[in-house]
Amino acid sequence: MAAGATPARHRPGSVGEVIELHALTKRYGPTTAVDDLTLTVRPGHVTGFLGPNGAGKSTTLRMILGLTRPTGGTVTVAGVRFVDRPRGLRHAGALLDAGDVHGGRSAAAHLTALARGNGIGRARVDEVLREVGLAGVARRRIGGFSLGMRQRLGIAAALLGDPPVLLFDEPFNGLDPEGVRWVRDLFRRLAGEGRTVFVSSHLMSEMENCADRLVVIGRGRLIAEQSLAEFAGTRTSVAVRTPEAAALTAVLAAEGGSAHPDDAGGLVVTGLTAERIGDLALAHRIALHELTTRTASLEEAFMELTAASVEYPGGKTR
Ligand SMILES: Nc1ncnc2c1ncn2[C@@H]1O[C@H](COP(=O)(O)OP(=O)(O)OP(=O)(O)O)[C@@H](O)[C@H]1O
Repeated sequence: MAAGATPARHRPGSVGEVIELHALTKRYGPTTAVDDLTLTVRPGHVTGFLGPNGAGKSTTLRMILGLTRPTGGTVTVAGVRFVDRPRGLRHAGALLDAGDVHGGRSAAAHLTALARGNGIGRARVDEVLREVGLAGVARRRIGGFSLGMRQRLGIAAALLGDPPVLLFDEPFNGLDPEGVRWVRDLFRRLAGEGRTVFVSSHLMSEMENCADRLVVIGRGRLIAEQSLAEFAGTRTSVAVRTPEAAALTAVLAAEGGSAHPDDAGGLVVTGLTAERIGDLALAHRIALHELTTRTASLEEAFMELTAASVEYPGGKTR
């Protein structure tokens, strides 16, 4: 399904809205869904909001929108609490749950109702339907839509008010590869127009070629907040094979490195360069059979970073 191209809009005065979370916390009984989260989401970027299932992403997005009341802390958009300003699709567009629509309605009727409730003209409905590639099925009942089509409809609803702030919760779910590419291009264009684009996902691979900044959370807490380039740059390790693994591990540890056995009988070393490891091995007369610098894929780096906070590792229950 090809999405129609829409020319970039010029939006004087309405772009540049910073989202600021300060010590934001949400507890549901004994569960702390969001735990003392302080971070800033800037305009003009696609910020990926990453974390394993149950990390607290949806709850955070709902608190930004004023749909869920925080237990503690604050969240503001352009310096104002969302609940203190007129709500509506002109201020922030969001895709939270693509399944949360009336299946009996057509796509056009669904968007027209939303437009009417927000003082948005009918012409904009046709515009966003074209933009997300649903113009051809505008009169079909949503009940017969695939998950990918529902995601496109949810994105159309988020775009309806032409807002400066856009939040998307797992927008890639159910999309085919062409759909994924289209969504990435759309997000990049929206950020290029100066909007604030905050996109949650539990898969780092979805954020490649899309997000330029990353916020990573686990069990409701902030794990990392950095640019994609910074994130990628920190993920270097050195693969080492030696017949004297225990002796080398001790030598490297004394120099501030950290060595762990890999599945193939070798060692994975972090914290020291290949050159330094080679020099240390020579100085201690330890033979090396392999010394290779490796840069982990973003996905591997993400898995490593969040391993301690995965709620259901390997499908086990708590
Ligand atoms: N309304 C609620 N009542 C009770 N617990 C909740 C509620 N909403 C969320 N939680 C709990 O809070 C935690 C965070 O959930 P949340 O949906 O925000 O995470 P998430 O990162 O969006 O995960 P997922 O990718 O699985 O949707 C989970 O442990 C969840 O069970």
